[in-house]
Amino acid sequence: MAVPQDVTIPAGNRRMKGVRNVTTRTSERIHHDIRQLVLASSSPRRRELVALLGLSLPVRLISTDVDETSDPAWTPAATVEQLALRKARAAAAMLRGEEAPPSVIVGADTIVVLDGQVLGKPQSEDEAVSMLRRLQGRSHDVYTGVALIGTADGRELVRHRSTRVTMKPLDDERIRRYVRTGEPMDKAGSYGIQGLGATLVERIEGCYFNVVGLPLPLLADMLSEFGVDVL
Ligand SMILES: Cc1cn([C@H]2C[C@H](O)[C@@H](COP(=O)(O)OP(=O)(O)OP(=O)(O)O)O2)c(=O)[nH]c1=O
Repeated sequence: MAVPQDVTIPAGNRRMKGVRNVTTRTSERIHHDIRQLVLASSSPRRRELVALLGLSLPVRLISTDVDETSDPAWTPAATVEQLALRKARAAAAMLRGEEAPPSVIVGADTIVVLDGQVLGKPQSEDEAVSMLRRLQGRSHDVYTGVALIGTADGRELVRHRSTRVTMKPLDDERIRRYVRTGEPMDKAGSYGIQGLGATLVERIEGCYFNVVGLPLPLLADMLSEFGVDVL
């Protein structure tokens, strides 16, 4: 999938999908037409997934550098929702300083959960190997939180999805060969289901896109609540 690397993905001349006029429902909630989608992410996967929606809106990318520490008392669902919101709020704060058109900001966060323990991105190849040793031959859950913020009225919407992934039994030699490819290093749980990691997976139950970092069916529903229709 070729996705432009520059800051704004132009709308192009694709089939007009996207913005619907939303009528004001209550006196305190005023909906403005959304003119741009801001993806608060530096993840190339999320960029590609948003591009798949083929929106008529311009898509702007903002890399946020938020503190990704979470409270151990939070559930996995609360963790990904809070972190997604943190990313979207950081982008909202950056936009406040400029005259940006009315935008919907999208933030997301993905974690892998095994036996109630969160596995984030590995800090080293050794950590990637030990994560994969734990994951092999078993099922785990991948959680992704998605947060939307409307810049015109500050409205926030946060949801999550979880997907169960079962990995094949893997011996150490195979795990090490996989880690040497470098693919696991920037991914929660030390694998990428969209790459060579696909060959390590026996089955999934739930949304595939959720595992890759952005559940498109959920995102489409959430965007629709902001007056942006994908189809
Ligand atoms: C399990 C799994 C995770 N991942 C990725 C999705 C996320 O990008 C990453 C988890 O890290 P995140 O912190 O969710 O995201 P990020 O740091 O890559 O990007 P940003 O915060 O700027 O939006 O792991 C895959 O690409 N494939 C997989 O199969």
